Formats: sequence, structure tokens, C-alpha cells
Amino acid sequence: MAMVEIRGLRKTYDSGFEALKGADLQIEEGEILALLGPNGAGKTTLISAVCGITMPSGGSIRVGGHDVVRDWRAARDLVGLVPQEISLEPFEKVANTVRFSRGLFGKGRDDAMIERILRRLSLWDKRDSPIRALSGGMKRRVLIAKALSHEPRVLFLDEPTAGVDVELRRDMWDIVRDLKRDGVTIILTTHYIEEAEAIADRIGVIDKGRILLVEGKDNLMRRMGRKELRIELAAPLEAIPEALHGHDLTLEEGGNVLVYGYDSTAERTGIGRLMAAVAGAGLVVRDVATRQDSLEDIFVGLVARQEDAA
Ligand SMILES: Nc1ncnc2c1ncn2[C@@H]1O[C@H](COP(=O)(O)OP(=O)(O)OP(=O)(O)O)[C@@H](O)[C@H]1O
Repeated sequence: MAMVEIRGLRKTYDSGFEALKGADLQIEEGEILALLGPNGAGKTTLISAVCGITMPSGGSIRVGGHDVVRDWRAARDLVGLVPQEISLEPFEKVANTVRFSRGLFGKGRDDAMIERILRRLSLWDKRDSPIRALSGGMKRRVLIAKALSHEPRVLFLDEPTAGVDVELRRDMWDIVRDLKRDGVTIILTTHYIEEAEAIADRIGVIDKGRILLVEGKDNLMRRMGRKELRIELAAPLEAIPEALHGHDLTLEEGGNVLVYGYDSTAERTGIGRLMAAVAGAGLVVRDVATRQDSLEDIFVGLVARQEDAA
């Protein structure tokens, strides 16, 4: 059974704006899913619907088998949310605010548990500091601690690293990986392809209220990863010589580089034939390099294709 099961999810806001247009998504227990999409794609709306903050207009959502509308209390119990915006009580102390969050879920006081969470997030030394005395990075950690305070099985992180520096971003990634090791299912939204590439098991791409694709990260890169062979020439060419016209080539960098696009998973890439033809045409090769599409290229391609189809 999937830990989170979203079927045909629609959300039309009171303004009449359709933020989700029938989204389907299944998230397995213990995986890290990165939901990638541009501004306004519907990421926050989707998370809010799963967490019971936004009422869906149609479709269904189950968490751990519990319907988030009919059986909201059981569903909500399983879910922790780290919101995008930092909203914390400035004068409250770190440990108290986390303890309070746990209480909101009707869970009994458990100081050992709170200590474990604070230690894991390197907040233990700050437990008696008022929130306002913390750095931005520490505040983000407090948000995570609060979300973990009732021991959820599923954690949503809404753009956890928006606007944070590289070091803190890497810290966040370590925290997320650590939680996964404990078996927590993690869904994070992000604008950063680098982030999805670094920590996700699977990647979902959402745009204009629709999930365009969900696929294993490695698979996605392999399936869609076109490769390029770049042949640097000793002398620039004005045009591609006739002898090479049968190959799928373009001339770049002022005629100094011949670029050959190929599918690296194909049985025959055509590289051997091409290199023989290049030598046969009397061209002197200075260097050869290959380049693979990044997730960024794939993502841009997907969104553009959807726009073409609309
Ligand atoms: N309460 C609301 N009333 C009307 N429209 C809304 C409301 N909340 C969000 N929207 C609209 O729904 C669309 C999706 O918003 P959402 O916040 O889910 O996107 P997002 O993918 O999280 O974007 P971002 O990356 O900018 O956070 C946007 O066009 C937004 O303006």
C-alpha cells in the first residue's frame, strides 16, 4: 500500500482559479520524493490538501490508508509539515515551542523524545534560547523540530532551502537523508533541480496544476538523457564538410566544435562510424568530450513540450 495516495485531486479557489486539475500521485513508504515545478505550479496547494489545510474541490487523498477528509484525525496524525514561511513565536524558547507543537496533536509530554529531536537537529545547546536570538538557519531547524514533535511517518517540506546559503542547504539534505534512514517518508517541494538530483529517490514534475511525470531519478536521467559528443577541431570549419552530411551534426563555437547528438542507451550510437568519417574527411581532432543532459535540461524540455501542446 502506498503511504500517500492522491487521486484526481482538484482544487478551485474561491476566485475561480483552478490550482490543481486532477493530480495523481502515489508515494511509497520510506522514499524521498521531490516535487519539482515553477512558481504557481500548485506545489503548496497539493501539500496543503494532504495536510488538511486546504479543502480539495474533488478527488481523494489517503495517508496510511486514511482518507484526509472523512478520517482526518488519523490521517493528520501521520503527517508533519515544515511550511515555506518562517512563522514562530519570537519570545518563546526553542524547547518549549517544540513541546507545545507536540501537545497540539494531543500527545502526552515526552521530554526524552523532544531531547532526541533537538539533538538530532543540533538545537540541544539552543534549547533555552528565545527564537528571536536564532539565526535564519536555526529557525528553519526549529520548524523541522516542531513538525517532527508528534512523530509523524510522513514529512512534507515546502521549499526547505529557498533562499538559504549553500552550506545550510547541504545541512538540510543531511537531515532529510537521516530521517529517511529512520523510515520517514519525505516529500519536498523545490525549485532547485540540483536539490532533487542530490537527495530524491523519485522526482515528480508539476506544472499548471498537473503532474507531468513521476519517475525514479536515475531512470529519468537515463531515459531522457540525450548525450552529446563534442569534437574539438584543430582548425575551425566554415561549414560541415559534405562527407559528413549523413551524420546528425551541428557546428558550434565559431566552427571549432562539431557536436553530435546521440542516445547513449541505443545499441549503436554511431560514434565509431562518425569518427572514421571525421578522419576520412581529413579533419584533425584536438579533443573529444561527452556531455549528458542534466535534470534541468529535462525539466525545461518537459515544461516547454506541455506549453506547445496547450
Ligand atoms: N487562496 C488562494 N486563492 C486564490 N488563488 C490561490 C490561492 N492560493 C494559491 N493560489 C493560486 O494557485 C496557484 C498555485 O499556487 P501554489 O502556491 O500551490 O503554487 P506553488 O507551486 O507552491 O508556487 P511557489 O513555488 O511560488 O510557492 C497560484 O497561481 C496561486 O496564485
